[in-house]
Amino acid sequence: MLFKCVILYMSIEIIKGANDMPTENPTRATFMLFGGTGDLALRKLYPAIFNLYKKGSLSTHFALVGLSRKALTDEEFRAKIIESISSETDDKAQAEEFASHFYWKSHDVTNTDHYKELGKIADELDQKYETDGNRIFYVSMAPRFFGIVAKNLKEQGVLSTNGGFNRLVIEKPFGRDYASAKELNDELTSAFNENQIYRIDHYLGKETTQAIPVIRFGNPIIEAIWNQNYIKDVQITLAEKLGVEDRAGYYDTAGALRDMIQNHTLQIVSYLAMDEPNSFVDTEIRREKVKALESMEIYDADGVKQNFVRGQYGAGDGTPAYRDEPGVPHDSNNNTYAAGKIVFNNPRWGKTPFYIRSGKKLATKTGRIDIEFKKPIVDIFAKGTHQPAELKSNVLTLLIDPKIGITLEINTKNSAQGMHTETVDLSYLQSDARAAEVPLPYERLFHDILKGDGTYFASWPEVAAAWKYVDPVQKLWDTTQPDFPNYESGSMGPKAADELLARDGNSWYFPNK
Ligand SMILES: NC(=O)C1=CN([C@@H]2O[C@H](COP(=O)(O)OP(=O)(O)OC[C@H]3O[C@@H](n4cnc5c(N)ncnc54)[C@H](OP(=O)(O)O)[C@@H]3O)[C@@H](O)[C@H]2O)C=CC1
Ligand SMILES: O=C1O[C@H](COP(=O)(O)O)[C@@H](O)[C@H](O)[C@H]1O
Repeated sequence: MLFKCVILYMSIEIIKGANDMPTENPTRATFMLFGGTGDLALRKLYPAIFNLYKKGSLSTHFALVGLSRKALTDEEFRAKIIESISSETDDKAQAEEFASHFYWKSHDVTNTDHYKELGKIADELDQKYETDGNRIFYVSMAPRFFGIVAKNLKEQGVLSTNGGFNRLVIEKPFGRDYASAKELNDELTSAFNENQIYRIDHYLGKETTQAIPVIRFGNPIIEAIWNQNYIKDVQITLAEKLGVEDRAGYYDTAGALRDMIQNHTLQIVSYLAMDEPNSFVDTEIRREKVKALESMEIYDADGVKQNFVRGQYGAGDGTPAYRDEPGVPHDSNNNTYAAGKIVFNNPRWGKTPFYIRSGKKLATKTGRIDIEFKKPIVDIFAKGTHQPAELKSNVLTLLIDPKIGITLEINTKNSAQGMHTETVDLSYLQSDARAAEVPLPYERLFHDILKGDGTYFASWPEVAAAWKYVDPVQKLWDTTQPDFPNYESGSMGPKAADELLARDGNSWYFPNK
Protein backbone atom coordinates (compact mmCIF):
# COMPACT_ATOMS: atom_id res chain seq x y z
CA MET A 1 0.00 0.00 0.00
CA LEU A 2 2.76 2.39 1.04
CA PHE A 3 4.63 1.51 -2.14
CA LYS A 4 1.50 2.27 -4.25
CA CYS A 5 1.07 5.64 -2.50
CA VAL A 6 4.69 6.56 -3.17
CA ILE A 7 4.34 5.61 -6.85
CA LEU A 8 1.07 7.60 -7.11
CA TYR A 9 2.68 10.66 -5.46
CA MET A 10 5.68 10.39 -7.76
CA SER A 11 3.46 10.17 -10.86
CA ILE A 12 1.53 13.29 -9.78
CA GLU A 13 4.75 15.20 -9.21
CA ILE A 14 6.10 14.06 -12.57
CA ILE A 15 2.92 15.28 -14.33
CA LYS A 16 3.00 18.59 -12.39
CA GLY A 17 6.60 19.19 -13.21
CA ALA A 18 6.70 17.30 -16.50
CA ASN A 19 10.06 17.82 -18.07
CA ASP A 20 10.35 21.33 -16.72
CA MET A 21 14.01 21.77 -17.32
CA PRO A 22 15.12 25.01 -18.98
CA THR A 23 14.78 24.58 -22.76
CA GLU A 24 17.51 25.78 -25.04
CA ASN A 25 15.56 25.92 -28.26
CA PRO A 26 12.52 28.07 -27.58
CA THR A 27 10.54 27.31 -30.68
CA ARG A 28 7.92 24.68 -29.85
CA ALA A 29 4.79 25.23 -27.78
CA THR A 30 1.03 25.45 -27.72
CA PHE A 31 -0.20 28.54 -25.90
CA MET A 32 -3.58 28.73 -24.21
CA LEU A 33 -4.44 32.34 -23.53
CA PHE A 34 -7.28 32.92 -21.07
CA GLY A 35 -8.66 36.43 -21.65
CA GLY A 36 -7.83 36.22 -25.34
CA THR A 37 -9.93 39.26 -26.28
CA GLY A 38 -8.87 41.39 -23.31
CA ASP A 39 -7.15 44.75 -23.41
CA LEU A 40 -3.77 43.40 -22.34
CA ALA A 41 -3.80 40.54 -24.85
CA LEU A 42 -4.69 42.79 -27.77
CA ARG A 43 -2.40 45.70 -26.87
CA LYS A 44 0.67 43.93 -25.50
CA LEU A 45 0.68 40.14 -25.66
CA TYR A 46 -0.01 39.48 -29.35
CA PRO A 47 2.49 42.13 -30.54
CA ALA A 48 5.09 40.59 -28.21
CA ILE A 49 4.48 37.06 -29.55
CA PHE A 50 4.57 38.42 -33.08
CA ASN A 51 7.97 40.01 -32.50
CA LEU A 52 9.32 36.65 -31.32
CA TYR A 53 7.94 35.12 -34.49
CA LYS A 54 9.43 37.88 -36.66
CA LYS A 55 12.83 37.38 -35.06
CA GLY A 56 12.70 33.61 -35.40
CA SER A 57 12.28 32.54 -31.77
CA LEU A 58 8.94 31.09 -32.83
CA SER A 59 8.47 29.75 -36.32
CA THR A 60 6.42 26.84 -37.53
CA HIS A 61 6.06 24.82 -34.34
CA PHE A 62 3.61 26.88 -32.33
CA ALA A 63 -0.11 27.45 -31.99
CA LEU A 64 -2.19 29.68 -29.77
CA VAL A 65 -5.71 29.06 -28.56
CA GLY A 66 -7.51 32.23 -27.52
CA LEU A 67 -10.19 31.75 -24.87
CA SER A 68 -13.01 33.82 -23.42
CA ARG A 69 -16.81 33.67 -23.24
CA LYS A 70 -17.20 35.38 -26.62
CA ALA A 71 -18.34 33.30 -29.57
CA LEU A 72 -15.81 33.95 -32.33
CA THR A 73 -14.81 31.97 -35.38
CA ASP A 74 -11.11 31.28 -35.95
CA GLU A 75 -11.29 33.77 -38.85
CA GLU A 76 -12.74 36.51 -36.64
CA PHE A 77 -10.08 35.89 -34.03
CA ARG A 78 -7.33 35.96 -36.65
CA ALA A 79 -8.64 39.29 -37.94
CA LYS A 80 -8.25 40.67 -34.38
CA ILE A 81 -4.70 39.33 -34.25
CA ILE A 82 -3.79 40.98 -37.55
CA GLU A 83 -5.19 44.28 -36.29
CA SER A 84 -3.39 43.91 -32.96
CA ILE A 85 0.02 43.48 -34.64
CA SER A 86 -0.55 46.09 -37.35
CA SER A 87 1.88 48.58 -35.79
CA GLU A 88 4.64 45.94 -35.81
CA THR A 89 4.60 45.05 -39.53
CA ASP A 90 3.66 46.14 -43.03
CA ASP A 91 4.14 42.63 -44.37
CA LYS A 92 0.59 41.35 -44.98
CA ALA A 93 1.63 37.83 -45.96
CA GLN A 94 3.77 37.46 -42.85
CA ALA A 95 0.96 38.76 -40.62
CA GLU A 96 -1.49 36.30 -42.18
CA GLU A 97 0.89 33.36 -41.82
CA PHE A 98 1.43 34.30 -38.18
CA ALA A 99 -2.32 34.61 -37.57
CA SER A 100 -2.94 31.18 -39.14
CA HIS A 101 -1.42 29.66 -35.98
CA PHE A 102 -4.27 31.15 -33.90
CA TYR A 103 -7.47 29.33 -32.94
CA TRP A 104 -10.49 30.44 -30.98
CA LYS A 105 -12.46 28.52 -28.36
CA SER A 106 -15.40 29.99 -26.50
CA HIS A 107 -14.83 29.12 -22.87
CA ASP A 108 -16.16 30.18 -19.49
CA VAL A 109 -13.43 29.63 -16.91
CA THR A 110 -16.02 29.05 -14.18
CA ASN A 111 -17.58 26.13 -16.07
CA THR A 112 -15.72 22.92 -15.25
CA ASP A 113 -17.14 21.09 -18.26
CA HIS A 114 -15.62 23.60 -20.64
CA TYR A 115 -12.11 22.48 -19.70
CA LYS A 116 -12.71 18.91 -20.82
CA GLU A 117 -12.37 19.85 -24.47
CA LEU A 118 -9.22 21.93 -23.96
CA GLY A 119 -7.01 18.89 -23.42
CA LYS A 120 -8.23 17.40 -26.73
CA ILE A 121 -7.67 20.66 -28.60
CA ALA A 122 -4.16 20.95 -27.17
CA ASP A 123 -3.39 17.33 -28.14
CA GLU A 124 -4.51 17.99 -31.72
CA LEU A 125 -2.46 21.16 -31.99
CA ASP A 126 0.56 19.45 -30.40
CA GLN A 127 0.38 16.89 -33.21
CA LYS A 128 -0.38 19.31 -36.02
CA TYR A 129 2.42 21.72 -35.09
CA GLU A 130 4.80 19.14 -33.58
CA THR A 131 5.16 21.13 -30.39
CA ASP A 132 6.70 18.25 -28.40
CA GLY A 133 3.70 18.49 -26.06
CA ASN A 134 4.92 21.77 -24.57
CA ARG A 135 2.12 23.89 -23.11
CA ILE A 136 2.02 27.45 -21.85
CA PHE A 137 -1.12 28.58 -20.04
CA TYR A 138 -1.35 32.37 -19.79
CA VAL A 139 -4.04 33.76 -17.50
CA SER A 140 -4.67 37.33 -18.63
CA MET A 141 -7.90 37.88 -16.74
CA ALA A 142 -9.17 39.49 -13.57
CA PRO A 143 -7.16 38.09 -10.62
CA ARG A 144 -10.19 36.40 -9.06
CA PHE A 145 -9.94 33.82 -11.86
CA PHE A 146 -6.23 32.91 -11.48
CA GLY A 147 -6.77 30.12 -8.95
CA ILE A 148 -9.81 28.54 -10.56
CA VAL A 149 -8.07 28.29 -13.95
CA ALA A 150 -4.98 26.61 -12.43
CA LYS A 151 -7.12 24.13 -10.49
CA ASN A 152 -9.23 23.17 -13.50
CA LEU A 153 -6.27 22.85 -15.82
CA LYS A 154 -4.96 20.16 -13.56
CA GLU A 155 -8.18 18.47 -12.50
CA GLN A 156 -9.78 18.39 -15.95
CA GLY A 157 -6.75 16.89 -17.67
CA VAL A 158 -5.57 19.84 -19.74
CA LEU A 159 -1.92 19.50 -18.72
CA SER A 160 0.49 17.81 -21.04
CA THR A 161 1.31 14.27 -19.94
CA ASN A 162 3.46 13.22 -22.87
CA GLY A 163 6.81 14.60 -21.81
CA GLY A 164 6.28 18.23 -22.76
CA PHE A 165 6.50 21.05 -20.26
CA ASN A 166 3.55 22.78 -18.57
CA ARG A 167 4.06 26.42 -17.63
CA LEU A 168 1.54 28.71 -15.99
CA VAL A 169 1.80 32.46 -16.48
CA ILE A 170 -0.06 34.69 -14.04
CA GLU A 171 -0.75 38.36 -14.56
CA LYS A 172 -0.74 40.93 -11.82
CA PRO A 173 -1.96 41.82 -9.25
CA PHE A 174 -0.89 38.78 -7.27
CA GLY A 175 -3.32 39.20 -4.35
CA ARG A 176 -4.29 42.40 -2.52
CA ASP A 177 -2.43 41.67 0.72
CA TYR A 178 -0.26 38.90 2.14
CA ALA A 179 -3.21 36.73 3.22
CA SER A 180 -4.96 36.76 -0.16
CA ALA A 181 -1.66 36.33 -2.02
CA LYS A 182 -0.88 33.28 0.15
CA GLU A 183 -4.30 31.82 -0.52
CA LEU A 184 -3.80 32.34 -4.26
CA ASN A 185 -0.33 30.87 -4.12
CA ASP A 186 -1.63 27.80 -2.29
CA GLU A 187 -4.21 27.32 -5.03
CA LEU A 188 -1.60 27.64 -7.78
CA THR A 189 0.93 25.37 -6.13
CA SER A 190 -1.62 22.62 -5.62
CA ALA A 191 -1.68 22.31 -9.42
CA PHE A 192 1.76 23.56 -10.51
CA ASN A 193 5.24 23.48 -9.02
CA GLU A 194 6.94 26.78 -8.20
CA ASN A 195 9.34 26.30 -11.12
CA GLN A 196 6.36 26.06 -13.51
CA ILE A 197 4.77 29.31 -12.33
CA TYR A 198 5.74 32.60 -14.01
CA ARG A 199 4.44 35.63 -12.10
CA ILE A 200 4.58 38.48 -14.55
CA ASP A 201 5.98 41.85 -13.51
CA HIS A 202 6.58 43.75 -16.74
CA TYR A 203 9.12 46.06 -15.07
CA LEU A 204 11.38 43.00 -14.91
CA GLY A 205 11.23 42.87 -18.71
CA LYS A 206 12.52 46.43 -19.02
CA GLU A 207 16.03 46.98 -20.28
CA THR A 208 17.28 49.09 -17.37
CA THR A 209 15.93 46.75 -14.70
CA GLN A 210 17.74 43.88 -16.38
CA ALA A 211 20.89 45.99 -16.62
CA ILE A 212 21.11 46.67 -12.85
CA PRO A 213 22.95 43.43 -11.97
CA VAL A 214 25.44 44.00 -14.80
CA ILE A 215 26.05 47.62 -13.85
CA ARG A 216 26.62 46.54 -10.25
CA PHE A 217 28.36 43.18 -10.42
CA GLY A 218 30.10 43.70 -13.76
CA ASN A 219 31.89 46.86 -12.60
CA PRO A 220 34.09 46.53 -9.52
CA ILE A 221 34.44 50.34 -9.38
CA ILE A 222 30.71 50.51 -8.74
CA GLU A 223 30.12 47.46 -6.58
CA ALA A 224 33.05 48.36 -4.31
CA ILE A 225 31.22 51.50 -3.18
CA TRP A 226 27.68 50.10 -3.27
CA ASN A 227 26.98 50.37 0.42
CA GLN A 228 26.17 52.72 3.28
CA ASN A 229 29.76 53.94 3.54
CA TYR A 230 29.57 55.68 0.18
CA ILE A 231 25.91 55.97 -0.80
CA LYS A 232 23.96 58.74 0.91
CA ASP A 233 20.54 57.77 -0.40
CA VAL A 234 18.80 55.97 -3.24
CA GLN A 235 15.74 57.41 -4.97
CA ILE A 236 13.34 55.49 -7.19
CA THR A 237 10.73 57.43 -9.14
CA LEU A 238 8.06 55.74 -11.26
CA ALA A 239 5.99 58.71 -12.36
CA GLU A 240 3.12 58.69 -14.81
CA LYS A 241 1.54 61.57 -16.66
CA LEU A 242 -1.61 59.59 -17.35
CA GLY A 243 -4.45 59.35 -14.86
CA VAL A 244 -6.69 56.41 -14.10
CA GLU A 245 -7.97 56.31 -17.73
CA ASP A 246 -10.71 53.69 -18.12
CA ARG A 247 -9.47 51.36 -15.36
CA ALA A 248 -11.33 52.89 -12.39
CA GLY A 249 -13.08 49.59 -11.61
CA TYR A 250 -9.75 47.95 -10.83
CA TYR A 251 -7.66 50.94 -9.81
CA ASP A 252 -10.04 52.33 -7.22
CA THR A 253 -9.74 49.05 -5.31
CA ALA A 254 -5.95 48.98 -5.65
CA GLY A 255 -4.27 52.40 -5.57
CA ALA A 256 -0.64 53.29 -6.19
CA LEU A 257 0.67 51.31 -3.22
CA ARG A 258 -0.73 48.01 -4.48
CA ASP A 259 -0.55 48.81 -8.20
CA MET A 260 3.04 50.09 -8.47
CA ILE A 261 4.89 49.92 -5.14
CA GLN A 262 4.27 46.34 -3.92
CA ASN A 263 5.42 44.88 -7.22
CA HIS A 264 7.40 47.01 -9.71
CA THR A 265 9.03 49.39 -7.22
CA LEU A 266 10.01 46.76 -4.65
CA GLN A 267 11.33 44.52 -7.41
CA ILE A 268 13.64 47.35 -8.47
CA VAL A 269 14.57 47.90 -4.81
CA SER A 270 15.51 44.23 -4.53
CA TYR A 271 17.89 44.42 -7.51
CA LEU A 272 19.51 47.55 -6.11
CA ALA A 273 19.80 46.28 -2.55
CA MET A 274 20.68 42.60 -2.96
CA ASP A 275 24.09 41.09 -2.30
CA GLU A 276 26.02 39.49 -5.13
CA PRO A 277 24.65 36.07 -6.10
CA ASN A 278 27.14 33.22 -6.54
CA SER A 279 26.18 33.02 -10.19
CA PHE A 280 23.64 34.57 -12.50
CA VAL A 281 21.02 31.83 -12.37
CA ASP A 282 17.44 32.31 -11.26
CA THR A 283 17.66 30.32 -8.02
CA GLU A 284 20.73 32.25 -6.82
CA ILE A 285 19.39 35.66 -7.82
CA ARG A 286 16.02 35.03 -6.22
CA ARG A 287 17.68 33.95 -2.98
CA GLU A 288 19.59 37.23 -2.74
CA LYS A 289 16.57 39.31 -3.72
CA VAL A 290 14.47 37.67 -1.01
CA LYS A 291 17.18 38.28 1.58
CA ALA A 292 17.21 41.97 0.66
CA LEU A 293 13.42 42.28 0.75
CA GLU A 294 13.20 40.48 4.06
CA SER A 295 15.71 42.84 5.62
CA MET A 296 13.53 45.93 5.01
CA GLU A 297 12.34 47.27 8.34
CA ILE A 298 8.61 46.69 8.68
CA TYR A 299 6.98 49.75 10.27
CA ASP A 300 4.41 49.89 13.04
CA ALA A 301 1.63 52.50 12.74
CA ASP A 302 3.87 55.33 14.00
CA GLY A 303 6.61 54.28 11.62
CA VAL A 304 4.16 54.31 8.71
CA LYS A 305 3.00 57.83 9.67
CA GLN A 306 6.59 59.06 9.71
CA ASN A 307 7.88 57.23 6.68
CA PHE A 308 5.05 56.95 4.14
CA VAL A 309 3.04 59.57 2.29
CA ARG A 310 -0.09 59.06 0.24
CA GLY A 311 -1.73 61.36 -2.24
CA GLN A 312 -4.66 61.74 -4.59
CA TYR A 313 -4.69 64.06 -7.57
CA GLY A 314 -6.94 67.06 -7.75
CA ALA A 315 -7.78 68.96 -10.93
CA GLY A 316 -4.96 70.62 -12.84
CA ASP A 317 -3.61 71.17 -16.35
CA GLY A 318 -7.24 71.47 -17.49
CA THR A 319 -7.98 67.87 -16.45
CA PRO A 320 -10.40 66.61 -13.77
CA ALA A 321 -9.64 65.51 -10.23
CA TYR A 322 -9.44 61.76 -9.58
CA ARG A 323 -12.79 61.87 -7.78
CA ASP A 324 -14.40 63.29 -10.94
CA GLU A 325 -12.98 60.66 -13.28
CA PRO A 326 -15.50 58.25 -14.89
CA GLY A 327 -16.24 55.30 -12.62
CA VAL A 328 -14.54 56.76 -9.51
CA PRO A 329 -16.79 57.34 -6.46
CA HIS A 330 -17.01 61.05 -5.57
CA ASP A 331 -15.84 60.33 -2.03
CA SER A 332 -13.02 57.92 -2.98
CA ASN A 333 -10.08 57.86 -0.57
CA ASN A 334 -7.97 55.80 -2.93
CA ASN A 335 -4.28 56.73 -3.22
CA THR A 336 -3.08 57.70 -6.70
CA TYR A 337 0.36 58.52 -5.28
CA ALA A 338 2.54 56.80 -2.72
CA ALA A 339 6.00 57.65 -1.43
CA GLY A 340 8.04 56.08 1.30
CA LYS A 341 11.39 55.77 2.99
CA ILE A 342 12.73 52.24 3.20
CA VAL A 343 15.45 51.36 5.68
CA PHE A 344 17.26 48.06 5.80
CA ASN A 345 18.35 46.12 8.84
CA ASN A 346 21.51 44.77 7.29
CA PRO A 347 25.21 45.68 7.24
CA ARG A 348 25.29 46.82 3.63
CA TRP A 349 22.56 49.46 3.93
CA GLY A 350 22.17 50.18 7.68
CA LYS A 351 22.08 53.98 7.48
CA THR A 352 21.21 54.57 3.85
CA PRO A 353 17.55 55.36 3.10
CA PHE A 354 15.89 54.21 -0.12
CA TYR A 355 13.20 56.75 -1.05
CA ILE A 356 10.51 55.46 -3.38
CA ARG A 357 7.59 57.18 -5.08
CA SER A 358 5.05 56.47 -7.74
CA GLY A 359 1.96 58.33 -8.85
CA LYS A 360 -0.47 59.15 -11.59
CA LYS A 361 -1.11 62.56 -13.16
CA LEU A 362 2.37 63.81 -12.32
CA ALA A 363 4.34 66.41 -14.24
CA THR A 364 6.03 63.95 -16.54
CA LYS A 365 6.31 60.29 -17.45
CA THR A 366 9.57 59.01 -16.07
CA GLY A 367 11.02 55.88 -14.55
CA ARG A 368 14.40 56.53 -12.98
CA ILE A 369 16.78 55.58 -10.22
CA ASP A 370 19.00 58.31 -8.72
CA ILE A 371 21.82 57.14 -6.47
CA GLU A 372 23.34 59.96 -4.46
CA PHE A 373 26.86 59.36 -3.15
CA LYS A 374 28.38 60.99 -0.10
CA LYS A 375 30.57 64.06 -0.49
CA PRO A 376 34.23 63.93 0.53
CA ILE A 377 34.62 64.06 4.31
CA VAL A 378 36.85 67.11 3.95
CA ASP A 379 36.28 69.57 1.13
CA ILE A 380 39.83 70.85 0.59
CA PHE A 381 38.66 73.22 -2.16
CA ALA A 382 36.44 75.15 0.20
CA LYS A 383 39.47 76.46 2.08
CA GLY A 384 42.07 79.09 1.22
CA THR A 385 41.86 81.38 -1.75
CA HIS A 386 40.20 79.04 -4.22
CA GLN A 387 36.67 80.41 -4.42
CA PRO A 388 33.83 79.66 -4.84
CA ALA A 389 34.04 75.94 -4.39
CA GLU A 390 31.19 73.79 -3.28
CA LEU A 391 31.46 70.14 -4.16
CA LYS A 392 28.23 68.37 -5.01
CA SER A 393 27.26 64.78 -4.35
CA ASN A 394 28.07 62.43 -7.22
CA VAL A 395 24.83 61.10 -8.60
CA LEU A 396 24.48 57.95 -10.68
CA THR A 397 21.19 57.91 -12.58
CA LEU A 398 19.73 54.87 -14.28
CA LEU A 399 17.00 55.88 -16.71
CA ILE A 400 14.26 53.30 -17.20
CA ASP A 401 11.59 55.21 -19.15
CA PRO A 402 10.94 56.76 -21.60
CA LYS A 403 14.65 57.03 -22.43
CA ILE A 404 17.09 54.29 -21.51
CA GLY A 405 20.43 55.56 -20.24
CA ILE A 406 23.00 56.03 -17.51
CA THR A 407 24.48 59.28 -16.28
CA LEU A 408 27.06 60.01 -13.64
CA GLU A 409 27.37 63.50 -12.30
CA ILE A 410 30.90 64.25 -11.13
CA ASN A 411 32.81 67.24 -9.81
CA THR A 412 35.60 68.65 -11.92
CA LYS A 413 37.52 71.85 -12.36
CA ASN A 414 35.88 74.69 -14.18
CA SER A 415 38.14 75.69 -17.05
CA ALA A 416 38.13 79.37 -16.13
CA GLN A 417 41.23 80.97 -14.59
CA GLY A 418 41.72 79.96 -10.96
CA MET A 419 40.39 77.01 -8.98
CA HIS A 420 36.65 76.81 -9.37
CA THR A 421 34.73 73.57 -9.44
CA GLU A 422 31.68 72.54 -11.41
CA THR A 423 29.73 69.38 -12.08
CA VAL A 424 29.55 67.60 -15.43
CA ASP A 425 27.55 64.61 -16.60
CA LEU A 426 29.19 61.50 -17.97
CA SER A 427 26.26 60.31 -19.98
CA TYR A 428 25.09 57.38 -22.09
CA LEU A 429 21.70 57.81 -23.70
CA GLN A 430 20.49 55.05 -25.95
CA SER A 431 20.02 56.29 -29.52
CA ASP A 432 16.56 56.18 -31.09
CA ALA A 433 17.82 53.66 -33.65
CA ARG A 434 19.05 51.33 -30.91
CA ALA A 435 15.97 51.91 -28.77
CA ALA A 436 13.79 50.79 -31.70
CA GLU A 437 15.56 47.40 -31.55
CA VAL A 438 15.08 46.89 -27.82
CA PRO A 439 12.64 44.01 -27.29
CA LEU A 440 9.30 44.94 -25.73
CA PRO A 441 9.10 43.94 -22.03
CA TYR A 442 6.48 41.28 -22.75
CA GLU A 443 8.55 40.02 -25.67
CA ARG A 444 11.52 39.42 -23.39
CA LEU A 445 9.33 37.75 -20.80
CA PHE A 446 7.64 35.43 -23.33
CA HIS A 447 11.07 34.50 -24.62
CA ASP A 448 12.15 33.58 -21.08
CA ILE A 449 8.97 31.56 -20.48
CA LEU A 450 9.68 29.60 -23.66
CA LYS A 451 13.22 28.96 -22.49
CA GLY A 452 12.10 28.06 -18.96
CA ASP A 453 14.13 30.86 -17.40
CA GLY A 454 12.51 32.26 -14.27
CA THR A 455 15.15 34.94 -13.61
CA TYR A 456 12.90 37.88 -14.47
CA PHE A 457 9.75 36.64 -12.78
CA ALA A 458 8.76 37.22 -9.18
CA SER A 459 9.16 34.16 -6.98
CA TRP A 460 6.66 33.49 -4.23
CA PRO A 461 9.02 34.39 -1.34
CA GLU A 462 9.69 37.77 -3.02
CA VAL A 463 5.98 38.44 -3.47
CA ALA A 464 5.32 37.39 0.13
CA ALA A 465 8.07 39.64 1.53
CA ALA A 466 6.79 42.60 -0.50
CA TRP A 467 3.23 42.15 0.78
CA LYS A 468 4.43 41.79 4.36
CA TYR A 469 6.21 45.11 3.91
CA VAL A 470 3.29 47.08 2.42
CA ASP A 471 0.47 45.52 4.47
CA PRO A 472 0.96 47.77 7.56
CA VAL A 473 1.03 50.83 5.31
CA GLN A 474 -2.19 49.86 3.59
CA LYS A 475 -3.78 48.95 6.92
CA LEU A 476 -3.09 52.38 8.41
CA TRP A 477 -4.32 54.11 5.26
CA ASP A 478 -7.52 52.01 5.25
CA THR A 479 -8.33 53.03 8.80
CA THR A 480 -7.46 56.74 8.81
CA GLN A 481 -9.11 59.57 6.92
CA PRO A 482 -6.88 61.34 4.37
CA ASP A 483 -7.12 64.98 3.42
CA PHE A 484 -7.64 64.43 -0.31
CA PRO A 485 -7.08 65.72 -2.93
CA ASN A 486 -3.61 66.86 -1.88
CA TYR A 487 -1.72 67.34 -5.12
CA GLU A 488 -2.51 69.09 -8.35
CA SER A 489 -2.54 67.16 -11.62
CA GLY A 490 0.64 68.07 -13.44
CA SER A 491 2.68 68.59 -10.26
CA MET A 492 5.24 66.19 -8.78
CA GLY A 493 2.97 65.03 -5.94
CA PRO A 494 2.11 66.14 -2.41
CA LYS A 495 4.32 68.51 -0.42
CA ALA A 496 4.55 65.91 2.34
CA ALA A 497 6.70 63.76 0.02
CA ASP A 498 9.26 66.58 -0.17
CA GLU A 499 9.15 66.98 3.60
CA LEU A 500 9.79 63.25 4.01
CA LEU A 501 13.25 63.76 2.52
CA ALA A 502 13.81 67.22 3.98
CA ARG A 503 13.59 65.74 7.49
CA ASP A 504 16.75 63.77 6.68
CA GLY A 505 18.42 66.80 5.08
CA ASN A 506 17.75 65.34 1.61
CA SER A 507 15.65 66.33 -1.39
CA TRP A 508 14.37 64.64 -4.53
CA TYR A 509 17.10 64.79 -7.13
CA PHE A 510 14.55 64.82 -9.94
CA PRO A 511 13.31 67.28 -11.18
CA ASN A 512 15.14 69.66 -8.84
CA LYS A 513 18.70 68.94 -9.94
N1 LIG B 1 -4.71 46.11 -19.43
C1 LIG B 1 -3.51 46.44 -18.95
O1 LIG B 1 -2.87 47.42 -19.38
C2 LIG B 1 -2.90 45.64 -17.87
C3 LIG B 1 -3.52 44.51 -17.37
N2 LIG B 1 -2.92 43.75 -16.42
C4 LIG B 1 -3.57 42.56 -15.90
O2 LIG B 1 -3.90 41.69 -16.97
C5 LIG B 1 -5.08 40.97 -16.68
C6 LIG B 1 -6.07 41.20 -17.81
O3 LIG B 1 -6.38 42.56 -17.87
P1 LIG B 1 -7.19 43.20 -19.09
O4 LIG B 1 -6.81 42.56 -20.37
O5 LIG B 1 -7.04 44.66 -18.95
O6 LIG B 1 -8.70 42.79 -18.74
P2 LIG B 1 -9.96 42.88 -19.68
O7 LIG B 1 -11.12 43.16 -18.78
O8 LIG B 1 -9.75 43.77 -20.84
O9 LIG B 1 -10.10 41.40 -20.26
C7 LIG B 1 -10.57 40.34 -19.49
C8 LIG B 1 -10.73 39.10 -20.37
O10 LIG B 1 -11.27 38.05 -19.58
C9 LIG B 1 -12.39 37.46 -20.27
N3 LIG B 1 -13.32 36.92 -19.30
C10 LIG B 1 -13.98 37.58 -18.30
N4 LIG B 1 -14.73 36.72 -17.60
C11 LIG B 1 -14.53 35.49 -18.13
C12 LIG B 1 -15.01 34.19 -17.84
N5 LIG B 1 -15.86 33.94 -16.83
N6 LIG B 1 -14.56 33.17 -18.58
C13 LIG B 1 -13.71 33.36 -19.61
N7 LIG B 1 -13.22 34.56 -19.94
C14 LIG B 1 -13.63 35.61 -19.22
C15 LIG B 1 -12.95 38.61 -21.10
O11 LIG B 1 -13.65 38.18 -22.22
P3 LIG B 1 -15.22 37.83 -22.24
O12 LIG B 1 -15.93 38.98 -21.62
O13 LIG B 1 -15.49 37.62 -23.67
O14 LIG B 1 -15.40 36.56 -21.47
C16 LIG B 1 -11.65 39.29 -21.56
O15 LIG B 1 -11.12 38.61 -22.68
C17 LIG B 1 -5.54 41.46 -15.32
O16 LIG B 1 -5.03 40.62 -14.33
C18 LIG B 1 -4.90 42.84 -15.21
O17 LIG B 1 -4.72 43.22 -13.87
C19 LIG B 1 -1.67 44.06 -15.96
C20 LIG B 1 -0.99 45.17 -16.39
C21 LIG B 1 -1.57 46.07 -17.36
O1 LIG C 1 1.44 47.69 -13.96
C1 LIG C 1 1.11 48.83 -14.23
O2 LIG C 1 1.99 49.60 -14.91
C2 LIG C 1 1.55 50.74 -15.61
C3 LIG C 1 2.79 51.57 -15.90
O3 LIG C 1 3.64 50.83 -16.71
P1 LIG C 1 4.67 51.56 -17.67
O4 LIG C 1 5.43 50.47 -18.31
O5 LIG C 1 3.86 52.38 -18.62
O6 LIG C 1 5.50 52.44 -16.81
C4 LIG C 1 0.52 51.54 -14.83
O7 LIG C 1 -0.02 52.55 -15.65
C5 LIG C 1 -0.58 50.63 -14.38
O8 LIG C 1 -1.49 51.36 -13.54
C6 LIG C 1 -0.06 49.44 -13.62
O9 LIG C 1 -1.11 48.51 -13.42
